[in-house]
Amino acid sequence: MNEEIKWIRSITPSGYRQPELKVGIGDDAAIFYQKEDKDTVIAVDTMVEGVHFKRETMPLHAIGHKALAANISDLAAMGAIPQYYLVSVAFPKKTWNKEELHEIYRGMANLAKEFSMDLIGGDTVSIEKQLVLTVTVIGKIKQNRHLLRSNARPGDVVFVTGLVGLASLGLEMLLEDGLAAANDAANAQYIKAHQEPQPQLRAGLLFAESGFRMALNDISDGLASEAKEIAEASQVDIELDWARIPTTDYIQSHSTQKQESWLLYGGEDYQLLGTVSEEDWKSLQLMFRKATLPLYEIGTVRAGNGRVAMERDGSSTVITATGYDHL
Ligand SMILES: Nc1ncnc2c1ncn2[C@@H]1O[C@H](COP(=O)(O)OP(=O)(O)O)[C@@H](O)[C@H]1O
Ligand SMILES: Cc1ncc(C[n+]2csc(CCOP(=O)(O)OP(=O)(O)O)c2C)c(N)n1
Ligand SMILES: [Mg+2]
Ligand SMILES: [Mg+2]
Ligand SMILES: [Mg+2]
Repeated sequence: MNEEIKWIRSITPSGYRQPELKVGIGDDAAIFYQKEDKDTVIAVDTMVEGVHFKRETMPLHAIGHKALAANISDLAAMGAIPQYYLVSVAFPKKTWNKEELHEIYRGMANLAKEFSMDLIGGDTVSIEKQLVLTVTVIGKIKQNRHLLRSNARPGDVVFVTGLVGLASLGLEMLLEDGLAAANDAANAQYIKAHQEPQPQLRAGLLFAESGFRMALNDISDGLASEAKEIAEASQVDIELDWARIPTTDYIQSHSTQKQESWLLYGGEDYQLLGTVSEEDWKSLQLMFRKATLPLYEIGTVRAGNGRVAMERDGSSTVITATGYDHL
């Protein structure tokens, strides 16, 4: 048996969790059916060695965790329930070995178990230098409950589901000191935020269940650029209130410039950023309190044409800088 076939056998699950799955790994394609009242939701995301991770910034299992988490986060940002994932891996055998790849897959499998997801396919190719992982996720949502970036309206409250800036500070610590940065207990929450982000799926599902008109986006590239995506898609302006953006005391003890780089442009927090009408905001807060999930008001939607502004110390300035830009 050749090595590629052995490898595929070794990662083939012995059983599947999703009852709608008909054909998993092992044929030319996978097959599942979707119940009549559901829509299928699908997203893909790539992680590249040197761009999204380095050996010095991520333990192996965390590479897998984060690749899948970033994808689940996109489903959460639509309000969908994740079901399946497919993994395409470009493997440089000069610099990585199969046991390491297994460890990466274990990181994905652990997170998949948490969300009852099944690995149903993928692809394996060799590559010269960097390891590349491309994960596709598939999920479902009750028909017409999806939450789009284009749903924001003037007068809406802007909210975020958790603290921001932590992952970016964590990355800075890791780039400075390597994995040893984790040995300092004070660094732990920042490093964990960077290495093992938790997709805000419960929040996404609550948003979808509420039935409210709501704009939603997940924070991969940074608060400023995700807010801009909502503002442009909805053709409104978004005004963020600097003092209300939730983060840690430690981050707030730094210079404004540092804080801005972590909070606004850092990215990879995978919190959900959204907007909802003032009227529904009250009910939403109640729902989140009952579910013991955090939810923070951080700004207002105004009539406009796609700008993001920051209100600070009584004056408002338009944000022109953006977050992470691959091109
Ligand atoms: N190379 C590409 N080919 C086709 N569609 C793409 C490509 N890159 C991004 N997209 C699509 O563009 C949209 C916006 O992408 P993006 O803002 O990067 O989403 P996210 O930040 O949630 O990953 C998505 O619908 C995505 O699927
Ligand atoms: C070694 C290393 N350098 C820099 C970064 C920072 N970084 C890389 S990609 C990225 C943006 C988020 O990734 P992307 O693929 O753009 O997410 P998407 O918008 O597709 O969800 C950030 C902040 C990192 N994670 N690791
Ligand atoms: Mg990406
Ligand atoms: Mg996204
Ligand atoms: Mg993006």
